[in-house]
Amino acid sequence: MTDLVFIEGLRVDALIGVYEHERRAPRPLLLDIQMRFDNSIPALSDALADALDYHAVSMRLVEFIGQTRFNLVETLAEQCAALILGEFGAAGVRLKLHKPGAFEHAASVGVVIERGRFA
Ligand SMILES: Nc1nc2c(c(=O)[nH]1)N=C([C@H](O)[C@@H](O)CO)CN2
Repeated sequence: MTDLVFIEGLRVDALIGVYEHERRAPRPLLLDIQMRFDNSIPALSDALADALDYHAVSMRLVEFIGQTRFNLVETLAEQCAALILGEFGAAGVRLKLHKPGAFEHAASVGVVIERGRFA
């Protein structure tokens, strides 16, 4: 099964980072997410209830990430992937989580992980 549902450029403010200045105020994170899901069933029924609802996933991640206080992007990415697999029935997930402007010499920094049956 090769179908995907995706979310690109999801922007969420979060308290994250290992340095003192990063822990004083939330800063923007960006997420690009690909979720393995069989889209043939919702394509036939035309019903949102049969689909992997990218809006619901986005809102849930905004709520979840807003409550977290992790040091590392690795930890937050892992938790977000687990949430998507556990709550939304995706077969697998590829998730890029990055911090635009985290420091002056790079446009963005972060991680990409794949969990579940993604390949
Ligand atoms: N592999 C990682 N390296 C670094 C992280 C991280 O979360 N994962 N975090 C930092 C700082 O918080 C950084 O964002 C500040 O520039 C450094 N390295």
